[in-house]
Amino acid sequence: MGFRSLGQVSGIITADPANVEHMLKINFRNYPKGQRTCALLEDFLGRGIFNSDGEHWKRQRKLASHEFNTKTLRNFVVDAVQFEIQYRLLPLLKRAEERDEVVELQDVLERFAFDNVCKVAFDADPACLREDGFAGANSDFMRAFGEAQFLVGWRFMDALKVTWRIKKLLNVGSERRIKEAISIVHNYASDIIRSRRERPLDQKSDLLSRFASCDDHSEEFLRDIVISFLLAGRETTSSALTWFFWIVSTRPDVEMKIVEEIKSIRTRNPNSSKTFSFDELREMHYLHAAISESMRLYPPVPMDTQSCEEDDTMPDGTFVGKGWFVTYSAYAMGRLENIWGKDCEEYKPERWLENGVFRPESPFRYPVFHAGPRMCLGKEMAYIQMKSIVACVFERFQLVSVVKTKSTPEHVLSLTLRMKGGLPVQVTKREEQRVC
Ligand code: HEM
Repeated sequence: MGFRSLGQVSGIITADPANVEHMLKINFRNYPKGQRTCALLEDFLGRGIFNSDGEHWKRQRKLASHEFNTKTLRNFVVDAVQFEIQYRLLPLLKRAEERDEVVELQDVLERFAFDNVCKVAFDADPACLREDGFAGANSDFMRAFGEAQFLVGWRFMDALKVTWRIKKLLNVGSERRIKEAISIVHNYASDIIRSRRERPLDQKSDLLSRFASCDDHSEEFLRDIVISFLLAGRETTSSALTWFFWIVSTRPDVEMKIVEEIKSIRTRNPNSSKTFSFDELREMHYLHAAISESMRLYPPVPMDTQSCEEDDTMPDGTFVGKGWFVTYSAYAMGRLENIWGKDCEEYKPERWLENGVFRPESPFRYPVFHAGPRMCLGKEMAYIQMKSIVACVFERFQLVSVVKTKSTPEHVLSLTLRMKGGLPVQVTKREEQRVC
């Protein structure tokens, strides 16, 4: 399907796996320097991993994937997730259960994700989920980050394409707020970068300290990569889990199977801690399937846009001109009969299992984490976080949505698939639960 800008076709939207494979493997790029999309994001993301291309992107991607996929970092991620669950999330839910209070789950999950990604990215703890709230520079940082992301996103909606530039030039309205927010984010990140450079070698578990130990990276280069990680980890897992908890609340049969799986893993390792180890999480095939199936129907990044480098023809015969945008819709692809069969609208974790073992789908048919050379770098971290949260919460509590309607909640217009009005839930103790 083509779309027009000022009377000319300037892009296409596709949901065809062959087209998606073509565009994500070759000839299409994120945001080449000098293009409009790059300019819209540049003052916030700099030339960070999402907003860069060519040799610059290759260098950042190589460094990030080398450091991000080490065992040390994985253990650091698991520890950070376990801490946040044990000392913040579970106590918060327990309090709500005892006081019979409603919890807005989407907000809780967003605060969890922000704490977690800050810890992993630069070993800082904004403590957004702590009982007494959060204070000082950390809270300014979180607020400023959210505001900058939101307002920069609105630049894309600018019908005239120049209004934001005029406001920026005059330093008024939303552009003035963006400037202030970005300056808070950049100052905070720069202070942390300087302090991480001075850390002793044996304390370099977080991503930034690992990057910073190579002297040849400028402060700006490091800041841009770290901001990309914060952006990537802030709303994605929380979006995925909000829709997951909602859909499972409509399917008690699926919830029971997840609980049975968690129980059987506990029975096999009775002396393990309150949370779950990486190996235990890996054994949770049904839970992995249930989360993947929920993201098929509600992908956290519902649409993604690339731009075409040279005139090209897609496998389905559609012509795409140089510089055109090509958007694939993971949301539409998750609901297509020719990919998922006649029951494509049904929430069915079993479609991912073969003899009880999780069987992955081609990322070009399920581009929820993107595919090809720019595939998401945080996929493993995301599953560790999501599976740990669900397993620990479902082992102790039942979450009942307080909005009693059979229809699907509405979406918010944003880069990620957020739920309008959030997900208010009542927390009750699960029967036969372990001691909390
Ligand atoms: C359910 C959770 C997540 C989903 C669905 C997801 C999805 C995606 C998608 C669709 C992209 C491609 C975006 C684009 O190029 O326009 C992407 C890229 C990326 N993601 Fe994730 N993501 C998730 C969690 C995370 C986490 C937790 C991190 C790390 C903290 C992360 C790090 C990255 C990075 C660094 C890239 C850029 C890769 C590149 O351009 O080379 N993601 N992710």
